[in-house]
Amino acid sequence: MRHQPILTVNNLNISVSTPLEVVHPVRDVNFALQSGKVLGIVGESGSGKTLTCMSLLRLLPENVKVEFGSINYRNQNLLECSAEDIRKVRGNDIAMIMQNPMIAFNPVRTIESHFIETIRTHLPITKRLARKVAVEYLEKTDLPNPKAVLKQYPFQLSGGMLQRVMIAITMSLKPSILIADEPTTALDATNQLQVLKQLDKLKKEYNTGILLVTHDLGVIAQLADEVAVMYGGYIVEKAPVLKLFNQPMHPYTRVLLESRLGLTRKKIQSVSPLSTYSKNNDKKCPFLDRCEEANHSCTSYNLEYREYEKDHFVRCVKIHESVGN
Ligand SMILES: Nc1ncnc2c1ncn2[C@@H]1O[C@H](COP(=O)(O)OP(=O)(O)OP(=O)(O)O)[C@@H](O)[C@H]1O
Repeated sequence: MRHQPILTVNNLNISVSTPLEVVHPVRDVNFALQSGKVLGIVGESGSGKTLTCMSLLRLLPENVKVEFGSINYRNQNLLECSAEDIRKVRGNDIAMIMQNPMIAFNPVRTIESHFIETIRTHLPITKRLARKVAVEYLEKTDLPNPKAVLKQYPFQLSGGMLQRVMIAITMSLKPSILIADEPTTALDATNQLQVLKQLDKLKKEYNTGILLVTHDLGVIAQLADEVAVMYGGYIVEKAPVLKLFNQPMHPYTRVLLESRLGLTRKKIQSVSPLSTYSKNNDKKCPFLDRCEEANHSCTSYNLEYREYEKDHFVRCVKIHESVGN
């Protein structure tokens, strides 16, 4: 049975003002997230993943803005709610963890002080109880000796340990949604595994919906229920994880999967994403210049995002032509 999504993003378009021009690094992005499910977002560097995530909490830098679209969390459009309301949503309802946990910690304060302050900002409890909660949640991360960890400063912990502390703090708030932007990229294999286990726990124990941004298809295979593939600011394909791995439709997804499996020597050349966007305001396929399967129809049609099969969305004119829809 399909439940109501807790987060729905419709037709999200983001623009960036540079000294030379205005470019559009996120275009017509659509997805929905269910409680207790993981939606993975994959795509090469510069494809718009982080901007999409930052926009959900209205944390975009000054020169970046949402042009149009809607972001609905339960019944609230997050793009239209007041500054006070979005502050309440951050942390309480939607939490975020980033690739580099060091940035999130103040170097002159202990882990305990971070933990207690965060918990008490969101819950009306005493310091003593907050300390108890902190130990309880650190224990869940399987970090050795949680009481000693609480007394340490961020620089005394490894990046992996800090990421696990960050997730423990997040878990203690039991958010409905966690946005995890490259949470394992900077970690060694052992810490990666621990972080993935923690995220899985968060999803299963607290029914948290997780938006997981990663370059790593291995991480997607382990954790995601559904995957959105981004290229040039667009979601070019979205499908349940097994369907995407077994039956990739978009030429970019196929190259991505083949290169992961070492089945191809094809390299997708890197060009400046911003130059692609500025040339690409006419809704031409963003992958056209690199696509080995392109033909004349790819230049003569507008780019549409369509449901190819149930729950399997593709943005490729050729695919739609070949199945005749
Ligand atoms: N504040 C900004 N000013 C100018 N350009 C920006 C700004 N923020 C992002 N961009 C550009 O927008 C594009 C999309 O950026 P984004 O960070 O969302 O990509 P990404 O897919 O998350 O990449 P990565 O995997 O490297 O983090 C990139 O080309 C980036 O350089």
